[in-house]
Amino acid sequence: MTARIIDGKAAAAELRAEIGREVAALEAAGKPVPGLHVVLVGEDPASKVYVASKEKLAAEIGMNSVAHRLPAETTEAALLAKIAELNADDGVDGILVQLPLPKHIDTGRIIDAIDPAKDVDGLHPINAGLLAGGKTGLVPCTPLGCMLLLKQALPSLSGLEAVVIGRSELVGRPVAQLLLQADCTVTIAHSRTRDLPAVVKRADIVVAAVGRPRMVKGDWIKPGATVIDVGINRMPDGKLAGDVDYAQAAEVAGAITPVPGGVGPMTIACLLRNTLTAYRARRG
Ligand SMILES: NC(=O)C1=CN([C@@H]2O[C@H](COP(=O)(O)OP(=O)(O)OC[C@H]3O[C@@H](n4cnc5c(N)ncnc54)[C@H](OP(=O)(O)O)[C@@H]3O)[C@@H](O)[C@H]2O)C=CC1
Ligand SMILES: Nc1nc(=O)c2c([nH]1)NC[C@@H]1CN(c3ccc(C(=O)N[C@@H](CCC(=O)O)C(=O)O)cc3)C=[N+]21
Repeated sequence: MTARIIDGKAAAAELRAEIGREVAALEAAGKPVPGLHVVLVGEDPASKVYVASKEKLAAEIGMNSVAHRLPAETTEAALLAKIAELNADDGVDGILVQLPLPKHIDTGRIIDAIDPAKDVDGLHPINAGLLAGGKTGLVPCTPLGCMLLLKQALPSLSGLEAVVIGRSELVGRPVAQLLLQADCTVTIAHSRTRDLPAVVKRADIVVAAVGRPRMVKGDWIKPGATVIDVGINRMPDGKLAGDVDYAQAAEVAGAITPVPGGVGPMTIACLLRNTLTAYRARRG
């Protein structure tokens, strides 16, 4: 059997086009367009590429997109002042602070300072708490993207066994909450999980968010399962690899996301969607 490929690139383009039409309708009605502000501290090359891509795609659908590039030696106090300024600016709908931050800055303190109504990354404790309570504020972009791909790949999620590998605040935990809200039976696996292959073998849905290239092998996958590979690992040859051994898993799975072209593009499209959601909640 060869798995169906879940085309995240196409799904993301469709989602962006839909958001673009909504932004155009706002503009036609004489309303302000949503503003997305991305804050980048330092010169991390991967982060620079991501921020440029977010800026370009936001501008493409007619959003007001602004990148704030601050030097690596920016103090925590100066970054907090920047966030206070963006919180107070009515034209700012979404604030995203690109992670990771330089080591001298306490990431938790920065996230806590973002107005939860403008937290388009969905990482503020208020938004994480709402999600854990089965309600929804702003939902983290990558988990939201995973769910949109799953809903496209499967007729119904209700009652399915889902195994999430990874428990980070950015991906593993929130994706597990969303799967639970969709009535899956959810297992969260992590570095202390015993016999991970056997745990994964139970899953109708596997979400891999580990950060270890090609860790999940084909013989861990239940035949016909749907595999969502969140991993983005830069290999020595410069190519990207997921957390799943794609060549092996594609022989066993029913459907699978590729890397690149899977969850990554959906993450950015969902950021734009969250910006529009934040705009509507705050200014109609
Ligand atoms: N496609 C996209 O848009 C995005 C992709 N990513 C990618 O997703 C991956 C995960 O990111 P993130 O969640 O931030 O990573 P983190 O490093 O924060 O978390 C990794 C998780 O994997 C677990 N883990 C590590 N080793 C193993 C192992 N051998 N067996 C089982 N579990 C293990 C860790 O367990 P423990 O908690 O016990 O340490 C941890 O919970 C990365 O490749 C990242 O680049 C991230 C964000 C967006
Ligand atoms: N505050 C914050 N929020 C994030 O959501 C966040 C972050 N910080 N820091 C870094 C990670 C990583 N991340 C990706 C986004 C898009 C692609 C993406 O579009 N990937 C393309 C390929 C891109 C390439 O070729 O390099 C793909 O998978 O097809 C990947 C990874 C968001 N993250």
